[in-house]
Amino acid sequence: MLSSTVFIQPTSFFVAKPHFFPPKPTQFSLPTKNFNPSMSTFGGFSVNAQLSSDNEPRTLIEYVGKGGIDVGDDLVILIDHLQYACKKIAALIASPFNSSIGKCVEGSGNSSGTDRDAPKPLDIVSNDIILSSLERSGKVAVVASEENDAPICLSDDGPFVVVMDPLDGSRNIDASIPTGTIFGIYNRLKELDHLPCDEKASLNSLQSGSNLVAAGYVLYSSATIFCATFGSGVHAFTLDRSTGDFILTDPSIKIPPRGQIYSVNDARYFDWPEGLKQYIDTIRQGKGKYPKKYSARYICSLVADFHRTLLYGGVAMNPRDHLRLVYEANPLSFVAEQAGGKGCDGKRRILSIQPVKLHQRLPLFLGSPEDIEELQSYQDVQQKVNPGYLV
Ligand SMILES: O=P(O)(O)OC[C@H]1O[C@](O)(COP(=O)(O)O)[C@@H](O)[C@@H]1O
Repeated sequence: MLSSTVFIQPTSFFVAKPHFFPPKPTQFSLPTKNFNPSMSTFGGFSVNAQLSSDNEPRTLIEYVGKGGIDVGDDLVILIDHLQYACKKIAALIASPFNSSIGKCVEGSGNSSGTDRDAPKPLDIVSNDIILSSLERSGKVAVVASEENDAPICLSDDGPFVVVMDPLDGSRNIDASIPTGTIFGIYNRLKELDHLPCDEKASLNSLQSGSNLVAAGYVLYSSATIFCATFGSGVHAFTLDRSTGDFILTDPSIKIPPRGQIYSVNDARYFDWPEGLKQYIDTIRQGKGKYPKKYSARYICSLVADFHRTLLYGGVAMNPRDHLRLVYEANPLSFVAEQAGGKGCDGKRRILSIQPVKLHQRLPLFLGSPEDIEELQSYQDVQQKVNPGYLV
């Protein structure tokens, strides 16, 4: 059973339809005559898509299924349900009625409160959308979410355990700034099957990040991008809104070994330790190992800041104890490593840290290997002062 209840008032504008199984991915057939396989035109715009040999773009589900990297039927079904849920979230975020949907959630926090970490309505709606999709998949034994105090048992024999932050960065929603879903997938630990539900749910979701079998994120921005690793590289799929398919657009992403961008909330500069101040001052002036002045970019939305870092290189960080190990740091570190990058807490490799609590927080540094190594050489980079910032 799901632990939180969401009341969405049906309006004449938005009627949530139940689904029993995600629709089969639609094939997007391209014209075969006079067709340049790397480019098609769409409403007057040029569209690039990754094409298979038969001139069809690869959808996420084709790619993970038998015709592609073949992650196994159970995981394909899980991913199919997850992508379906994320498409619903993408539609909800882009809807002109998202704020009224949010107001229909009973008992949720709201942005006028003083606790900036209180869940926002769309976080809770997104959580419920993903939870019910995962439950319908029949493939998930346990889900641990940022929005639930404790992990939830969905089935006894589902082969997988899912950890997730259903909608990160949601305080940006009213300004239409990018947000994202983060997820990690583990195998269910069968040796714990005899334990009571809450005990096995907890232990299953506190697995070391090095056990992840898949992880990724969905970025809700000018495009909706499903970016994931199944343990053999990182691949990004862009939502084609005309067919509803995620199309492979960035196969085998490799993070540049060195970037020229740092991403941090540097209004906190005066709360930083000396090592971090020195590191940032050095790279800003182009006096680090890479003799160029760095630029700053900070969206304050983890998925968006990470996605840019993955593509352009550099380092994205939050040096205070703020981000969560289990469902933020571990999945994104797995993606970073699979793309040739690194994820650390300033001292230790993230994937080597044994989680002890579901909502455990820690400093997080993700990015290009050379940038992360240089940052770590300053040693004193973890912000110990954490006064609780209001914005
Ligand atoms: O306030 P800071 O330290 O800049 O933290 C910003 C970070 O917090 C987040 O908003 C997540 O925080 P919440 O879990 O409280 O939403 C990230 O998206 C973002 O990277």
